[in-house]
Amino acid sequence: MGNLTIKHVRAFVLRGGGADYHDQADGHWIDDHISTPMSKYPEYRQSRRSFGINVLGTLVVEIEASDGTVGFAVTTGGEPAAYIVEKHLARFLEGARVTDIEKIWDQMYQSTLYYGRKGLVINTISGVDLALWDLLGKIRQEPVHQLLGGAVRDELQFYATGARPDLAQKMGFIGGKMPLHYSPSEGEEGLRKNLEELATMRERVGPDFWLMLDCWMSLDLNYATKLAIGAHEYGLKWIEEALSPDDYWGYAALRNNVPKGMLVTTGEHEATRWGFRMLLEMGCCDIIQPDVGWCGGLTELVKISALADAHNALVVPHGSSVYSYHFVATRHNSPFAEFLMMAPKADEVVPMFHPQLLGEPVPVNGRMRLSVLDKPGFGVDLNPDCQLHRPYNR
Ligand SMILES: C[C@H](O)[C@H](O)CC(=O)C(=O)O
Ligand SMILES: [Mg+2]
Repeated sequence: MGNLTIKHVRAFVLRGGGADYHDQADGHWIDDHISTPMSKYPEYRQSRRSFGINVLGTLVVEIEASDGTVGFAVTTGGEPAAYIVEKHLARFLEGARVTDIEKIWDQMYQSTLYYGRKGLVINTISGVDLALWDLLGKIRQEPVHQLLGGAVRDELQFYATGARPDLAQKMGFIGGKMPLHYSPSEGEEGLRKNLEELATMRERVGPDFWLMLDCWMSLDLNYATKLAIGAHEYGLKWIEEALSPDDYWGYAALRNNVPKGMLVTTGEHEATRWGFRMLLEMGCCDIIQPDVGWCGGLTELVKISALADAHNALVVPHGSSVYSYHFVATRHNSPFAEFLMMAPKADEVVPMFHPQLLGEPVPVNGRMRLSVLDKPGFGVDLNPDCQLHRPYNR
């Protein structure tokens, strides 16, 4: 095993849901008048697809070892990410040992620093990194959570993100995170409607069920503060991603401004240990939410998580399906996980990366037994019914 090398790296693109989970058809809750940084332009207010949230699509990275074993991973990135994999990153993999994960990560990161650091390039590096972990797990016939040092619990518990926390409660989830619908551009009336929606939901779910608001980078400090203060009487557990990911100073101020007991969370659009160091050292939030497909992959998430632990912050990864589940199982400071409700009306549990993966586990009664993750690698296969396209075949 120690001598196995990487023979070939291939990058494909896929459309329709899956890792690019915003790439959904009309009528989906995830694209229904959600507050965004683009909401100040009325023509881009109703739909996130209207401003191009789904332009990238899914990147699929396949890595084949010298014994023919293939590992793969999916993330957001599509064609530009496929270009970066094939034209730039593949050189650091092909010929390297399958166990050279740390060195390959460093080479991918350092060699792209001049045009990378965050965003698309780090999504791409994350996809390659996850495929390497999947490959190693498949070669060793071990689940990734074991490669990471082993699980610290036998079961994961989940909160649900979607438009219907009341239905999520009936499905056994521990809480529900709703999208914020009205943006600051929709003024006092929008703020009132946001609070009314929360009040209605609180009435439906009773006093104890967690309710959270996801603001998707769309607020300013003043609006976020007013929202948090107004939401306190409805027991809002946390206010998520209220501000631009670049506004570390705003987050630090917001954390001071929110009512006692309310948590500030962010980080799904942050990347690498250096980005999270800013959030942690500046006291920006109580929970960090790295997306393992966007923050630098598993190799980087392990480092981010250790840093968070030393700052007494929880790590509750954003989305990412199996790639998160294997990680969350192994960390004491990740006590629960997110499940994104991808059913158009958020009224049933469907696999988060549906239809792109086969064997993708879902929570049952808001929980997932560790045993369902006990398969080699990340334990999933690509769905052969999904049309893969390889735009930069070398
Ligand atoms: C619901 C949010 O706007 C976004 O689509 C997902 C997200 O930020 C989250 O799951 O967290
Ligand atoms: Mg979010």
